[in-house]
Amino acid sequence: MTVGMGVIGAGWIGKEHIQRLTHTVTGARITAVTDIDAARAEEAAAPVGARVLHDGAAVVSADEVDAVLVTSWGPTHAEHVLNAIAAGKPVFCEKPLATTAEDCLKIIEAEIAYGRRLVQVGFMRRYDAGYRQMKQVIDSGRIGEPLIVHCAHRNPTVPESYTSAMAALDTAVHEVDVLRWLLDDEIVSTQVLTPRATSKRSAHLKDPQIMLFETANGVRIDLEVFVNCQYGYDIQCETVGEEGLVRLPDPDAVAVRTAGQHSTAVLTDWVGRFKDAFDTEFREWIAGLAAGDEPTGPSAWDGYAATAITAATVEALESGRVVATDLKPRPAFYGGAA
Ligand SMILES: NC(=O)C1=CN([C@@H]2O[C@H](COP(=O)(O)OP(=O)(O)OC[C@H]3O[C@@H](n4cnc5c(N)ncnc54)[C@H](O)[C@@H]3O)[C@@H](O)[C@H]2O)C=CC1
Ligand SMILES: O=C1[C@@H](O)[C@H](O)[C@@H](O)[C@H](O)[C@H]1O
Repeated sequence: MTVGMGVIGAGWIGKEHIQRLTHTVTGARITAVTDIDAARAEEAAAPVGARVLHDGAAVVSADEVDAVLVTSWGPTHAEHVLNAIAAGKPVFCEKPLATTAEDCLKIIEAEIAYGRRLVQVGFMRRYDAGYRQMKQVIDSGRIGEPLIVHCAHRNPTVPESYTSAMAALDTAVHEVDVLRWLLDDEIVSTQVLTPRATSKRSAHLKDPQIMLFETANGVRIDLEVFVNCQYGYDIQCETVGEEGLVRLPDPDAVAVRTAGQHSTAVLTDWVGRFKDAFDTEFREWIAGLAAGDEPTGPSAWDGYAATAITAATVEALESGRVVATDLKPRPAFYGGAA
C-alpha cells in the first residue's frame, strides 16, 4: 500500500520532508500540499505531482490523503492535529505538538476519545544511530544507574527574530525529549543560568544559556544552549553512570592532515547532522502506517511533556528561580499508571 500524504506547510522542513518522502523513503506519495503562501505550495507540489489545496482543513479531508504531515509554524499545529484526529487520520506533527500545554492536553483528550494512537511528534533524535546506541548501553546496565548527563546544543548563528525564550522552546526542546526517552525518567524541575553573553548575539538575546534539569530519579542534567557559537552545529551528550559513562559519537568525518595540521570537519546545520535520523523516523512511521499499526514514536503525551517542560524553563529563565515542571499524571492510554 502506498500512503497518500497531505502536507500542511511547505517551508524549510516541509520541503525537506517532501523530498525525503519522494526520493529517499519508500511507501508514501505526496498527494496534496497547502501553504498560506500559495506560490510556495505550488513550488513544492508541482515537481511531485501533488494537488495544491487552499488550507489545512482541505488537506485533512481530501480523499487522496491517508495521512497528514504538519510542518507549518508552531502556533498553527494544534488546529491541524485536532482536525486530523477528528477525521480519524494519522498525523505526523513537527515539533512542537502545540505551543501551549493546554492545547497539547486538548489533543491528548481528543486522541483518547478516538481510542487509538494517531499522533506522532517529530522528535527525530530518538532515531539517530548514536542516541540509539547510547540508549542500548544505558538500558543494558553496563554503566550502572545514570547519575549525571552533560549536554551541549550549539548552532552557528540564529536570525535576529530568535528570542531568549526560543532557546528552550525551539532548541532545548530536542534535549528535553531525547533525555526523557534515553533515561526513561521524567524531568521534574528546571533552572537557567546566564553566563557572560557572547558579543556575537543580537542585543536582545541571552546567549549562551545553561539549563539545569532534575529528573524524578534524581539524575542531574546540564545543558549548554549556545546558538551563536560561530564554529558549527554541534550536539554533545554524555551520560555518567555508577560504573562508567557513554558518550554520543560525533558524526563520521575523514581526518585530514595537511599544512602541519590534523583536522576533521564540523557540520554546520541540523539538516546534515540529523539527515539519517529523519530518514529512519519516516521509514519507521510509514512502515507502521502501511501495516495498519499504531505509531510507536514520540506520542502526544511526549509532545505535551516537552511543551510543559520548556515553558517551565522559560519561566525559570525569566524569574531566575528553580521551577517545578508540574506535569499532569500520565494517562494509562500512554503507558501511565492506570
Ligand atoms: N525537527 C527539527 O529539527 C526541526 C523542526 N522544525 C519545526 O518545523 C516547523 C516549521 O519550521 P520551518 O520549516 O523552519 O519554518 P518555515 O517558516 O520555513 O516554514 C513554515 C511554513 O508554514 C507555512 N504556514 C504557516 N502557517 C500555516 C498554516 N496554518 N497553513 C499552511 N501553511 C502555513 C508558512 O507560510 C511557511 O511556508 C516548526 O514547528 C519548527 O519548529 C524546524 C526545523 C527543524
Ligand atoms: O529544530 C531545530 C530548530 O528549530 C532550532 O532552531 C535549532 O536550534 C535546532 O538545532 C533544530 O534542530
